[in-house]
Amino acid sequence: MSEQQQKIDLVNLARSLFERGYSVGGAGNISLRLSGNRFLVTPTGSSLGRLKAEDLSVLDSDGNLLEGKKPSKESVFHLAMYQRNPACNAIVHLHSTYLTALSCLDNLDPSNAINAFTPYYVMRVGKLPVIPYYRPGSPEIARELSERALDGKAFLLANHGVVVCGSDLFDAVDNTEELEETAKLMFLLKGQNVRYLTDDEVNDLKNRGK
Ligand SMILES: O=C(O)[C@@H](O)C(=O)COP(=O)(O)O
Ligand SMILES: [Zn+2]
Repeated sequence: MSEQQQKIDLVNLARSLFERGYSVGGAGNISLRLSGNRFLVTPTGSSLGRLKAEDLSVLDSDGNLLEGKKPSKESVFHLAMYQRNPACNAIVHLHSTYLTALSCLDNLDPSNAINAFTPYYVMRVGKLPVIPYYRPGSPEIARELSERALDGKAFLLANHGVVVCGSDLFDAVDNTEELEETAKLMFLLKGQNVRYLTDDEVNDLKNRGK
């Protein structure tokens, strides 16, 4: 796929997320791995609904700006995750409503904020480790995500939002949408007698995915 097409796909998918309410204002950022150890990142302060292909930031692996506008203040954590996990080729960070609400709850299990109650959550994401709260843009988020980048595809940033990886941009967006839907169901089911999937059921889904 040409680099221009990758930029167009990013602009279109970001707009689609924005138009469907997954992101508001200037919140969130998206990136993907380009060829030659370079990375495409959304510019800082930009609305995901109004990106322009020519404005997207192109960075080298040290974070030097090669093309486009000043990158997201979270580009440090995006680059740290790419460096640590070669299977991660795209990253979506959102403040989507239900996942962000979940991120604000006290006493979440740091190893997994959502226990599986649907197969698709297991097949797409599986578990949701929690990164403690740090100021947005702080190097501690990058350090924690880098340390845990091989622990899963998605991470909840406490009191902030979510970070989701994919094998490509379409996969990362699909994983994010599934995760947001799962968090929404979790709130809808609050106080109900939920039947969680058993360990055997979860393992069966994971084994079929291999
Ligand atoms: O929450 C924040 O401030 C950032 O994590 C964010 O979502 C938007 O920052 P930029 O990508 O620098 O606009
Ligand atoms: Zn954020």
